[in-house]
Amino acid sequence: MSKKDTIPVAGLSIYDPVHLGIYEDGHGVDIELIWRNILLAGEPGAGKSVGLNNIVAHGALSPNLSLWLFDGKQVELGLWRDVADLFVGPDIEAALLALERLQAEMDRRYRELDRVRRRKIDRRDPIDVIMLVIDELALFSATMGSKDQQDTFVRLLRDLVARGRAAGVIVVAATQRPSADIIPTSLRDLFGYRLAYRCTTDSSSDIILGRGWASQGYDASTIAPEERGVALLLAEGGTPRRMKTAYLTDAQIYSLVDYAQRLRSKKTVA
Ligand SMILES: Nc1ncnc2c1ncn2[C@@H]1O[C@H](COP(=O)(O)OP(=O)(O)OP(=O)(O)O)[C@@H](O)[C@H]1O
Repeated sequence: MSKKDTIPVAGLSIYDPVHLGIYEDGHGVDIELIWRNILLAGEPGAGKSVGLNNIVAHGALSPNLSLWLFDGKQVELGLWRDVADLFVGPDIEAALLALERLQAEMDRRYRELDRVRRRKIDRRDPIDVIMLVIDELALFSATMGSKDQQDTFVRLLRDLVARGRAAGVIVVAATQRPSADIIPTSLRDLFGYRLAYRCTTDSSSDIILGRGWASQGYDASTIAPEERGVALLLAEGGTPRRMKTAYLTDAQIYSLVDYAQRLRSKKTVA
């Protein structure tokens, strides 16, 4: 059998659960990201990028998905650049233009849904789900550019997180600064999934998961520094659960990128 024959014809779908890792009890962590958003936060080196890679991998392998990557650090998501539909590096102006474009597309989709009397897009619709991945949030919202640009970035992002879901816009955001100025409650509460990696204090853990969880024993500051990849996952309406993300090596990521490119070129031909 030639190598070509071993490539399956179909990829994944973003309408199917995304594999993130395993819970403490050994069960798989598979999250439904469609119509939802996810926030990943924790101290530097805790494992956020590794977590992001699992999500981006699923997105890249889903031909019905358009991948928009914002990489303020230009190293983490850079590996996926060849398969991204849009890639923004540490450039606040480019980031703002892209968010404005996405907001206009979201509004266009809502007008269309309204016209056909529907509430949300689903897997039968011939339009791509758009996955917006932002690593590191704080670089765009608090470090680069002027105060005005940062405020505009946060305003646009908040609107996309608040309204994007039904229009098929998924926001995946990561930050190593779990502080109230970077993750205000009003933004945090819009994320249906929150993944808290190791933090230095119980109050930073609460900033990610929500007020009161640390005092109930769900405190990401109790994760030991050497437990990289371990995090508390809170899914809408549930209780945080301790998990460990799956790990993809750089070599595995590059082969996934090659494979995803082949799947996506089929999409263009089709
Ligand atoms: N699930 C995991 N399994 C095994 N090792 C892991 C896992 N997650 C993270 N690590 C290890 O921890 C290192 C740091 O992880 P990662 O780069 O994802 O951290 P980060 O939170 O994104 O850091 P930063 O905020 O500085 O970007 C990885 O290079 C890897 O060696």
